[in-house]
This record gives sequence, C-alpha cells and structure tokens, in this order.
Amino acid sequence: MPHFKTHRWTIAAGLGSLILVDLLQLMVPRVIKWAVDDLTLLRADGAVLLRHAATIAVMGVLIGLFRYIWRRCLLGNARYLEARLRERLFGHIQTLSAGYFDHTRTGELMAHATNDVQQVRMAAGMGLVALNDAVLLGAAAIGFMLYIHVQLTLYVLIPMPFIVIGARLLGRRMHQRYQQVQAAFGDMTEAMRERIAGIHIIKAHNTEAAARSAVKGASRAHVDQNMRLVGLTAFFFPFMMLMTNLSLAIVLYFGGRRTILAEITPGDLVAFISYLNLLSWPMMALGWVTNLIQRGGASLVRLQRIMARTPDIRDAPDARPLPAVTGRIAFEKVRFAYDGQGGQTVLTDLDVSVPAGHVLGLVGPPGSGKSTLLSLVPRLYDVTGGRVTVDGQDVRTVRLADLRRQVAYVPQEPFIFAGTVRDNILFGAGDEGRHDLDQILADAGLTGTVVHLPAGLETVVGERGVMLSGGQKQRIALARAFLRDAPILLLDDPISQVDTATAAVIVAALRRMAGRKTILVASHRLAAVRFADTIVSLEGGRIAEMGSHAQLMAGRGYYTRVHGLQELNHAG
Ligand SMILES: Nc1ncnc2c1ncn2[C@@H]1O[C@H](COP(=O)(O)OP(=O)(O)OP(=O)(O)O)[C@@H](O)[C@H]1O
Repeated sequence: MPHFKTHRWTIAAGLGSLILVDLLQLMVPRVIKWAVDDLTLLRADGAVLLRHAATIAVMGVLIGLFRYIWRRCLLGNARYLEARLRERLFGHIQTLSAGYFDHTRTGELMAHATNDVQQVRMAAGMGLVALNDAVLLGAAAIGFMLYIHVQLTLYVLIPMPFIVIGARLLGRRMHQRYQQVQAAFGDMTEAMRERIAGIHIIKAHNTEAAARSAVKGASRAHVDQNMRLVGLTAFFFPFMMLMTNLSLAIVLYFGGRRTILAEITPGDLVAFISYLNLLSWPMMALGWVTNLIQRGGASLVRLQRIMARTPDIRDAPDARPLPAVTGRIAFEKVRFAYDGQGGQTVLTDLDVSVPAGHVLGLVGPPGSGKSTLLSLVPRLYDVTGGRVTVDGQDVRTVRLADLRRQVAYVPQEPFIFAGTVRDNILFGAGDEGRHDLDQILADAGLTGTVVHLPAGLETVVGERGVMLSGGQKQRIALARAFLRDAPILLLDDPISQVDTATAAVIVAALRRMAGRKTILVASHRLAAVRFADTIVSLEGGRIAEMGSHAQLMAGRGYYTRVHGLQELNHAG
C-alpha cells in the first residue's frame, strides 16, 4: 500500500492511458461499420474512404502511443515495487541472527527473493491490466454488441464461459508446470556449476564420464519438463482459438441471416465480428487475473512472514551506548545450547575472566566449544544461561552496533569476497588506519606474499578467493581484523593453515599487540597460545584445565599430551 500511495500519479496515468486504449479499440469497429455501410449502400467515394482510413490510422497511432504510456507506467511501476520489496527483504534478512541462518537454506531465501517477489510484481502489474481489461474492455465490447443485436449477442456468448474456465484451469496447470520447468532449469545449472567448481577433483579422479552423464541427466529432465509444458500450451491456444471460431461461426450463420432480413446492416455484421475478436482477450484475462492475484497474494503472505520475524539478537529496548572499552571480558557461569533451552548443551557453567590487555588461549579437542565461546562475545549467539560481560557490562544490555564496533573477529573459515586483495583487507573499514597498511601486512605475515602476487594488493582474487591459497586467505582475514584496530580481538584458529615460519611472524605480531588489546585466541596449534597469560583447556564444553603454559605443562592433561605430540612432529 505505501508503494501504491507514493506512486499514485504514475498509476493513475497508466490506468488512464489503458482505459483510453480500450476506448479507442472499441471505436475501431464503429468506423469499420460506417465504412462498410457506406460501401454497401454505394455512398462511398474516394474522399469518404480516405476519411475513414485516416480515422483508423490516427486511432492506430493514438493506441500505440497510449499503450506505450501504460506499459511504462503500470509495468514499470510493478518493476519498482519488485525492486523495493527485494531490497527490503534483503535488508531485513541481514538483521536476522546467526541461528536463523543455521536453520534456513540459502536456496530457500533466494527463492523468496526471486520467485515470490516476481509473483507480487506480476499481480501488481499484469494483474492490474488484466483486471481492467477483463472488466472494462469485456463489458464495453459486450455492450456494443448488445447495442447492435441483443439476441445475436446472447448466441455468440455461449462459447465464452469455456474460454474463462479454460484460461483459469489450464492457466493454473500451466503455471505449475512452468514452476517445474524452472526447478529443472535450476537443477541443471546447479549440476553444471558444481562440476565446473569441482573440476580439479573430477579430473584427478578421472570421473569426466560420470560428470557428463549427470549433466546430461539434468539436461534431459529439463527437456522433459518443458515437453510437459508444451503439451499444455499446445492444447491451450488451439482450444481458445476453437472457442473464438465457434462464436465466429455463430455470428456468420445467425448474423448473416439477420443481415439478409435487413435487421442489421452489413456494416453491423462486420463490426460485430470485430467486437468478437476484441472479446477473446478480456475473457482470457478474466480467467487469468484470479490466478495472478491468488499467486501474488500467497507470495506476499510468505514475504510478510519473513519480514515479521524479529531477530533473536537485537538491541534491548533500553540498550545503553557502549563508549570505548578497555577490553575486560568475563564469562560468568556461561551455559550455551545452539537451539536454546531445548538443544544439547555445548558450554556448561563456564567461568573465565580476562583482564584488559590480556591474552586468553583456548585449546581443546574438536567440538569442545572453542568457536562457540568466541562467538558469544560479539553476540553472534546469546548465552542460554549466565552472562558475558565487557568492561563489567552484560553484552545484552549495550547497543549491538557499539559492541561489534569494538570487537574484531576472525572466524575459523575466512570468507573472501570477489574483488582485489586490497578490497578484502579494507572490507568494512573506514578511512582510519589505512595509512598503516604496510605494518598490518607485516603483522599478518603478508608482506612477502603480496609482493609475489601478480598485481600486488590490486590482484583480483576471484569468487571466494579461488586464486589464493588457504594460508593466504587466512592471513587476509587476519589483516582485515588487525585493520579494524578494535580493543578486543577474537581469533579462531589463526595459524591453522600457515607454515611454522609464517606462524612465528603472526604470533610475534600478536605478542606485540597484547597489552594494547584483549586477545582471545582459539587454536589447535599450541604455538598460537603458549604465550597467552591464561590458557583454558576445554573438554566437552567444560573447563578441564586453566593456567599459564608453565602451569598446564606441570599437569598431565590434554595440553601436556598435545604438546608432547606437536613437539614430536617438529622433531620429525
Ligand atoms: N551452528 C551450530 N548449530 C548447532 N550446533 C553447532 C553449531 N556450531 C557448532 N555446533 C556444535 O557445538 C559443539 C561445539 O562446536 P565448536 O565449533 O564450538 O567447537 P570447537 O571446539 O571450536 O571445534 P573445532 O576445534 O573443530 O573448531 C559441537 O558439538 C558442534 O557440533
């Protein structure tokens, strides 16, 4: 409604032009009638015929002009509505919490952003046109026919309901089949995309033949679906033509007799046939419009359902601003389960405090909860029990944007956007800090790497950074976080993909930053945590051991065991 309100003048101009086109179209048969009557009554001479022809030509030009206007106004307006809906949808989806995306498939969201939005556009654009034509053009054409001859009109209308019902029923089936064609098309492109993306594996495993037959299968399925659709359309259009032609036969026979009896003039008969031709579109539109509006309505309901979802994680109504923090972090009796109270507990009664400027190392077997613990600080997820505080304030009571501005986070799997290395490092950063890019590259162990890239910082890295090695991607993500210069730095396995020498460079940089920043670093490689002020060893979401490197080495737990193994590896 707000959209229709803002664009009411465009819509009014469009509807006005559409009505003018309809009226002009309705006048054409009148002119034909006059011309034919003049001819049959032998009243016509060159000048009269020229006048009639000129009238039709002018009407043709006007019809063209106004049709251009209505298409631009009405269909254009629907396009803007579509864009606006899609932008709002994306804007809203972005506010939803990480938990929502754990349970929602990307493909499903893409379908909402494409299919549903498109259905709303069809209803708001063609739906409006079809509604107008069905009602106005249909009623007016029938009115003109009644004006010529009532009984004859009633006869020729007999086949018309079949057109309405046919358009409605077959239209619905055609839409269903069209959706199946689209789905098959999606499967086919996905089958090809995946195999092109995985071409290295396919070649290495010699499975080209299997890949080819999989793509062939998807391609044939697409053809099969198309043939099913063709089966319907091939029936639909001839069926509509048959109904119109039946009406035409009725006009010719019964109307011809009326003409012989001089109840109507030959001009009337010709005009009648023209009206009949005009009538087939409104009859189809009548059947079509209900489908369009139903589909658009259903799509709108689906979109509204997403729009009505409130993010689980958002500012509390009385959220306080969070001015620059020193970076003191405390986990107090923290308990966490991914699906709220009902889910399996991933973290249990965790108590750790990290003074400002300290480094906390997190170690533990895979799945022990290290990443989860890190994600609680910027509120990617909220605790199920207990609380997380920053500078003594519960993170749930402060403004989310203020909190996240002061936390730099490097996830376990770095995400690289298509673009240049520089774009990826500067991602989301303001102007501040750009001048120390060289230092940041050095801290992230990237200096030497960047020099060897074909275009240095301007090297385009391809989709998801395909042109980069795993270690390069990881260090770009690190540099991105260093550039933020936030007082709190969260690193999830920051040296998992680099060699020992590069790891040493990164660890040295972290040690320099310690004191200025509070750093939480989770790692499987003890080298990344051994310098930490405190190391927490997690097991099954509980703290198994806690202390400095020396303290943990004195014990005989996970830390000492892993340390022994990693030392052994190095020796080997
Ligand atoms: N998004 C999620 N939804 C549901 N469960 C999850 C989710 N992410 C992780 N888990 C589960 O939570 C537990 C802790 O996972 P987490 O990633 O925190 O462990 P981790 O110690 O970081 O492991 P790794 O060393 O392999 O990175 C695991 O049992 C995992 O299966």
